[in-house]
Formats: sequence, C-alpha cells, structure tokens
Amino acid sequence: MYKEPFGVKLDFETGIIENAKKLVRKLSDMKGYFLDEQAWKELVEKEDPVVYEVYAIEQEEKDGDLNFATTVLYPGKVGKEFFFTKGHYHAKADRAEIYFALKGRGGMLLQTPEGKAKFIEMVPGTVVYVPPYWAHRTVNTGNEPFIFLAVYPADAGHDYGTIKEKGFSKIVVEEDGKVVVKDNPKWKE
Ligand SMILES: O=C(CO)[C@@H](O)[C@H](O)[C@H](O)COP(=O)(O)O
Ligand SMILES: [Fe+2]
Repeated sequence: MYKEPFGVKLDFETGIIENAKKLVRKLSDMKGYFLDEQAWKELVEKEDPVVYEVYAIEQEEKDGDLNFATTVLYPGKVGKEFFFTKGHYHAKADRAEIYFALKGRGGMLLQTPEGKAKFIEMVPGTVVYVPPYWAHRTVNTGNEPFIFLAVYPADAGHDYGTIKEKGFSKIVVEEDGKVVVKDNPKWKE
C-alpha cells in the first residue's frame, strides 16, 4: 500500500544521481534531427560524440506518482546548430513538467501541436514550467556541459515520433558568435 520514501544524492557538478538508470545518446542515435545532414554525417564518422546523458529515477507508470531525472547535455554544434536533446511530447499529452537548471547555459524550445514555438533561456537557478501539451527540447548554447533536473508525472511517457518527423518550427544556431533563434527552413506543418 505505502511505498518507501527515499532521498538520493544529486551531484550538482556532474549531474549524476546515485542509483539512477543511465541513458546515453550519441550523435549517431540522432539521424535526421539536425538541419545540416552533411555536417552530421561527417561528425558521426569522425568521432560520434555523446550528445547527452540522462540519469533517471523512475516509478511505475501510475497517475499521481512522480519521476525525476538529470540531463547532462554536452556543448557542441552540427554545422551552425547547437547540440540539443531529441525533444518530445508526452505520450499522455496533458502531462506537465518542471525543469530546474543546475549548471552551464542553454535554453528550452517549446512548441504546441500547431507549431507555435517559444525559446526560454536557462542559466543555473532558472526553473521552467512546461505546460500540458507543449513539446520540449533543451539546447546547450554554452561551452561547458548544460545540466538540469526534470520532474515529471510517472505516467507522462514520451512521444518522440512527431518531433522526429517534423522537428521544431525554430532552430537555435550560432551566427557571428551570437546565439540566434530562427525559423527552421525544413519545418513543415
Ligand atoms: O523531459 C524529460 C522527461 O519528460 C527529460 O528528462 C528528457 O527526457 C531528457 O532531457 C532527455 O530528452 P529527450 O531525449 O527525452 O527529449
Ligand atoms: Fe518531458
């Protein structure tokens, strides 16, 4: 009936949560995600870098319960585009989420199913509220790992398919040494 409460240590420097399940996403796992396909291919063939790691403490998929996870998103670019997470809607689309930035700098791209997009900058201490129904992707715009904690309903799930197919309507690129959020030329509604 009652589950056992627990506390775990989250290392703010490395993002590692003790006893968490670790997931690693390499650039080769992200075929079709970046705008510059040639630059993606070259970088995969050259070194296939780790783009991000996730340390998750997850419960059974029941409503009312909570999961939490840190993400360590490495600095880098594919062409002009900064490294990002795949991005997803929640499988139960109305499930909201809270992100809390711990280290480095970056931001979150959010998008409604109709393609209305928003970019929110994140520095250590920024808390982002992801409302129900918004897809979300984080982007590392700095030159050190961007680390954040996410807290989300245990039954939220992930729907990666829509974003994998259509992407986000905005992209985050470096132009003349500046971070620029612009329209994605490949975006189709
Ligand atoms: O939003 C959540 C959970 O709902 C985060 O924990 C991400 O799962 C993580 O930042 C990796 O990003 P994705 O590969 O899942 O898009
Ligand atoms: Fe999420």
